[in-house]
Amino acid sequence: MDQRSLPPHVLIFPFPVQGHVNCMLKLAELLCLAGLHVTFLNSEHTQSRLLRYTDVQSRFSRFPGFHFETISDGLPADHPRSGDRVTEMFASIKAVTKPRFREMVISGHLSSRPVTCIIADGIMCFTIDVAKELGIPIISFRPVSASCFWAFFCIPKLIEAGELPIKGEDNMDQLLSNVPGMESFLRFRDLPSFCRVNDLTDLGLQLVMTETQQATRANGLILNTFEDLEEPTLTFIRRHIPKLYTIGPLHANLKARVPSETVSSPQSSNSLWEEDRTCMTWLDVQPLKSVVYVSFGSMTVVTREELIEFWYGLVNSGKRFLWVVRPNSVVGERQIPLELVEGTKQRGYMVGWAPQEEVLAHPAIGGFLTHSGWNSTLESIVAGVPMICWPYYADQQVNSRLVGEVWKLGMDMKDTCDRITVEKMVYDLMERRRDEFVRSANQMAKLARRSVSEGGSSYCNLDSLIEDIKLMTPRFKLN
Ligand SMILES: O=c1ccn([C@@H]2O[C@H](COP(=O)(O)OP(=O)(O)O[C@H]3O[C@H](CO)[C@@H](O)[C@H](O)[C@H]3O)[C@@H](O)[C@H]2O)c(=O)[nH]1
Ligand SMILES: C[C@H]1CC[C@@H]2C(C(=O)O)=CO[C@@H](O)[C@@H]21
Repeated sequence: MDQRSLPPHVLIFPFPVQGHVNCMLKLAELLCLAGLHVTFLNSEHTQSRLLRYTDVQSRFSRFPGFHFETISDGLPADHPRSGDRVTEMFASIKAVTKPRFREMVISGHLSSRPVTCIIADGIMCFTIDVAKELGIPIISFRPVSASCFWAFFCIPKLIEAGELPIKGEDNMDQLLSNVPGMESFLRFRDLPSFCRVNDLTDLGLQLVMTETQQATRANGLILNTFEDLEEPTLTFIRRHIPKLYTIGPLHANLKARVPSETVSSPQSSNSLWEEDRTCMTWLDVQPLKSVVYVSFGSMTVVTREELIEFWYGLVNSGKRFLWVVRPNSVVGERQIPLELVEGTKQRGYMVGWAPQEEVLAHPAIGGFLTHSGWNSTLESIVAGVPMICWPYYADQQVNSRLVGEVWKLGMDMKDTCDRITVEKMVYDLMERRRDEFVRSANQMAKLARRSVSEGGSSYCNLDSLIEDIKLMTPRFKLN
């Protein structure tokens, strides 16, 4: 059959962790709704968990042009793939996934028809080399905030100006001068965690710096954000990458476009852990806006000491709380004091994994104690839920500063989690400063929803992305 008469065929390839897979699956669904054919390339590990815990297979079966393919991430099945071990993921992806990806694309074994465009995670730029080698157009997708992307992009400038490496603990609260547009609020403390190293040859720092610079080599860049949220920073990025598609919040963009007759069931998810839905029944009987939702995402690891400090803070605040403690996310040994167990029986509920989007939209939720992962931040924004931010690593340090200082959607608890601070911040969020946070959260939620409704910036930018993909014609060099 003449390939030109078929819809475009997009290969989507996320970095194999929950936060990246989740939003790139939303993008896949949006492209399928527009009639495009999509091959979604997951790591074998991700795919087996997705199939075990979600309805993803049946959800996508309504799109005959959609297929999953798998590739090894090079790690043993029992590797935790958590934030504290992420450099091991970088190393194995480079050693194993990178050559296999090239081989897969070159051999044409990826699918029954040629790929006309690749959308690959911007933290795996070997995909750009392969695309260029074969003459296939490629668009980078970076699932972090524009502000974090820009901070990463400015790392060479920070090094050149002597602002990196950071000159000791005493400097952490000083403002930086070399991330244009952020001079008035970005402190050394707020730089992505990869910048907190003395050695500029550090693997993590080098990786995020070089991968980010490479985005300029792709045919465009997709960011899961919206214009009203990060406009000043987007203007700076566009000077280097004019083809910048801001199409977020993707989960809201998808919800706005899914035809009402095919609305997926509430049980639909892209979760790599089993969702414990009993928390929804618990939420149903809690008073309006009374519950603090606590979750640190899919990669955070906390020590037993930190866990106990958070726990005391929550129990002593006297507020109700729903807390996600992911399996294997706590390290170390320490007895849990009985008073915490008792306090939880009275006002708390704990689960291993929750249907988060649904939880945040529940009327009983009044606040979110979060690690400031970008998906969680966007989900909270759309739901109009104010936040307390305790960033763990990577982009989260930047996001939490924006939430606390720029958007005024909550408070940044960065670098501390003692029980007194936790208790005070929960009290401030839920009582003392409630009105001011709810006001700004409602305003931002309105802007987010407007951006994905017909005529809104993210709605229109997604249409432009689809049109641009339709116009892309590969100049196949090998296959
Ligand atoms: O009990 C839970 C906890 C989380 N989630 C979902 O899991 C995702 C978590 O994503 P995110 O908030 O971005 O956090 P991480 O899992 O930590 O994501 C990684 O990827 C993100 C980019 O996609 C980065 O911003 C983060 O720093 C990085 O750690 C969100 O969609 C949540 O709704 C659930 O469904 N149930
Ligand atoms: C796996 C982590 C290292 C870098 C990735 C990232 C990014 O900048 O793209 C942010 O947070 C993490 O999810 C990723």
